[in-house]
Amino acid sequence: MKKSLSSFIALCFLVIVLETGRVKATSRDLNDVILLANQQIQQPYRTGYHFQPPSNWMNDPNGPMLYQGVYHFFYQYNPYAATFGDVIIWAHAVSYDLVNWIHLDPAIYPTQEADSKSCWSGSATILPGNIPAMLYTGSDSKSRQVQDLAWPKNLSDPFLREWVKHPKNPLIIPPEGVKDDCFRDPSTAWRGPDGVWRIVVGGDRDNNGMALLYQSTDFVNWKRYDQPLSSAIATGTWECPDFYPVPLNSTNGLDTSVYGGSVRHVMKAGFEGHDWYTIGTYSPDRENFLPQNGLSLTGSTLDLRYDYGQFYASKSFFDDAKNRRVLWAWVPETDAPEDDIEKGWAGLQSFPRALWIDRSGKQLIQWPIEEIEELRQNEVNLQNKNLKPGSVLEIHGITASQADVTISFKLEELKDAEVLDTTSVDPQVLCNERGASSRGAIGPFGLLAMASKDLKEQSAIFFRVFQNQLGRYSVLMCSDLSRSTVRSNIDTTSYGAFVDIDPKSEEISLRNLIDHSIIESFGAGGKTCITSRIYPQFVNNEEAHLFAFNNGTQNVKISKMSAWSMKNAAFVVDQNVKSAA
Ligand SMILES: OC[C@H]1O[C@@](CO)(OC[C@@]2(O[C@H]3O[C@H](CO)[C@@H](O)[C@H](O)[C@H]3O)O[C@H](CO)[C@@H](O)[C@@H]2O)[C@@H](O)[C@@H]1O
Repeated sequence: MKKSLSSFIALCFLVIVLETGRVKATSRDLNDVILLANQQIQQPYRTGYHFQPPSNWMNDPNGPMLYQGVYHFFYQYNPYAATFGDVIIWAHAVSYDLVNWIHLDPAIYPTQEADSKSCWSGSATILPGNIPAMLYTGSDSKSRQVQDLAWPKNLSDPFLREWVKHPKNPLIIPPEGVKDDCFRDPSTAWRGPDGVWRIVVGGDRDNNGMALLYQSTDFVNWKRYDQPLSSAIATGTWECPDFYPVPLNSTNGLDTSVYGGSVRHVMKAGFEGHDWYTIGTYSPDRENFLPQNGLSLTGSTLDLRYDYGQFYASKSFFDDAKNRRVLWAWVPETDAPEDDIEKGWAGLQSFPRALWIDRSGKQLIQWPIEEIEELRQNEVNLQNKNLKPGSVLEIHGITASQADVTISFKLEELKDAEVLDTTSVDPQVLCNERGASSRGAIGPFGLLAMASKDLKEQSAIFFRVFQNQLGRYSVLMCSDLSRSTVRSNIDTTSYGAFVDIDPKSEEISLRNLIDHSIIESFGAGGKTCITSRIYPQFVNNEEAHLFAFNNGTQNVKISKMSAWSMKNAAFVVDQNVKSAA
């Protein structure tokens, strides 16, 4: 039975691959496909449509870009183990649609003194003449973090399989005052109106995190600008800074070298395990970036985060084929390292998200790229369904372990909302204190995903409405993982954030991408995002259930709901791969 199911899944993979019409189907492909399909069956936590390598450790996304119609995705990878290691390299995969992937041989690995220990994170810049250039951090023989340059050996190979390194590497060494191990992750470069290239590199001075600014006319000789482009007190080293323009009043993206009156800039930095961002105005002539709220990134609960769950070291790129900015992020494991060793792998990537500035101009919106819809099947719908206080409603007809679910809630009466001054409250603490089983008035209501039939295991993604003394409402969004598994040694901390909507006049929507051990949740059309990792013991594949629930004392109406089972994306190993054989 198991064998025929695995052959069936393998066949499905193959059909998808053949349908792309671009990958030669050979017996070797089929074997690889069967191998990956078997892993899926034997390993309940492997994903169906979220990117992951066949095995081993993966962390940050590196240098995503589009070149000659092919999307390239590089990532931090340990070729030897399922844990972070002494040697980390750039693994490489390509795709025609950001959904189905072909794994290639690693692209960038230690070959020089300037990267002899590891090749750490970095970014792609497309230089004039359509030449991709990768700036990345090398850990040199003395474990010093330096910035290096590599480019493709053969520009006529759209898969860009081989990469060469600049003989002058390292091009940038840690400046005075920045410790050798606190200087990394060069950004995509942008060019000012003066034709000069700029990048930021993450670092810190005396524990004050910063995006150090460098300039170059030839992409090889880089000079540091006196002032960092952005900095903050006591945040520690900024990792993987990203700096890019977003147009006002548009969902489009912009090339990284665009400026102008109707453009704002986003500064993103990773520290304390989260990706923080601020929106502001950048003047290349004065070389300054002014955050619009006057605040730099501080890591306080007032700061904005891309995602309030597990989502780190993200990187965006401009996709000029679809005029959009696309965001990738590493989604770490929250099980124990021993579990990862046993699984033989660790780390996922978020499903690529399009990103743009909200109409308010105050925050970003993120939404899974539209190509995800090619994986949808077996649509089920609901409309105008009342969720009585204390009720649970099972959503039948989809594969609940691999699904895309959108649901909108309509609240008729808000006057009984719990009273709480939310201005000085940490939403994550609130979600941990008042989980899905803590009865409220308007909520908690939402979805119970990856749930067992008896609800002993369940991951609750829900909303709860509060009002302050003046009758102003706040909407809290939580991912309550406290009952996500009966296993021990799993981090089941809940996540939470407020959602910037007015529940008096707006419905509250929730989209969930469920994929075995990951749930990406998008509140209010992508205003608030929470990514969760889950490791249920009893719930997988056929045994997974999905419910809508309302544990408030007031009625909640599901105004509409659409849910789909998701097909597996194709993840195949290129037939020329030497290292993965
Ligand atoms: O792969 C190196 C790149 O990863 C980054 C951001 O994720 O730095 C991570 C860092 O190591 C810590 O994070 C590891 C997982 O990413 C963790 O498993 C390890 O135990 C931590 O030390 O890598 C260096 C070297 O350890 C450390 O200074 C970072 O915090 C990014 O900044 C790197 O380019």
